Amino acid sequence: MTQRPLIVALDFPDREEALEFLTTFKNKKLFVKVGMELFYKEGRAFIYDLKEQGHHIFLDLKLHDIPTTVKRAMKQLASLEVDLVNVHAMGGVEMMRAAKEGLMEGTPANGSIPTCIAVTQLTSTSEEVMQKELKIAGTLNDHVIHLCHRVKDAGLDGVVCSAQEVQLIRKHIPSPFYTVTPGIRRNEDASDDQQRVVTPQLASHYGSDAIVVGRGITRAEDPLAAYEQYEKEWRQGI
Ligand SMILES: O=c1ccn([C@@H]2O[C@H](COP(=O)(O)O)[C@@H](O)[C@H]2O)c(=O)[nH]1
Repeated sequence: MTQRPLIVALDFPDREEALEFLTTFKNKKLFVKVGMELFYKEGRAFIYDLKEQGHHIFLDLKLHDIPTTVKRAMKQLASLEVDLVNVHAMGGVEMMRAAKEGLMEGTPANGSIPTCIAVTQLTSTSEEVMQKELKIAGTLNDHVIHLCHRVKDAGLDGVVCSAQEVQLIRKHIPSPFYTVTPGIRRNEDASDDQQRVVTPQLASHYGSDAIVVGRGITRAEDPLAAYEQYEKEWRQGI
């Protein structure tokens, strides 16, 4: 994966809006994230559009199903040759191993296998919701660390987590282990539906390998200026 990218979440309803947004960046090559909303509407063709423009791509579909289905789905996604894909760690070790197998089988002979990471606990989940609603016992940190061990057992490359958990992960999980962290907000930003938010500077200080920023950039009046500000704060750290 490229060094410490700021990944822009292209959370748009269709290709036209996403491409219009990207024109703001002129010919800058970004690391972009395509999630369910855009992929379910535009499918593989849009990934080819982005590749043609030279962007790095995180295909954020968070697969979570029985191992055979995940393996077959990953095999299909592998042929897209994106940079980064993911599953839910809660699918279990067998499912995560199957994801990796599917990627290996589906990657063309001269291609490189995408980095594959697993979502631990969504950044929109608070510890209270995790314990009371989802009935997961223990602290949120314990749960995230437990899942990180399972991700490592499965041979995946790292996790999606909140930057709040990165220092703890570094303490418990041997490197290399990517930590890709959404839920990034500057102090002046609204949290929206995110619960475990961290500023770009702190994410950098805690040691995140990548930050994911959506609305802070996509809904800014001047997305390029917002991107540059996030990028500056992320690069400077503390
Ligand atoms: O735990 C997770 C996993 C994925 N996401 C995704 O990241 C972006 C964040 O967007 P913001 O607008 O910056 O909140 C979004 O696409 C989510 O699907 C996440 O937030 N948390």
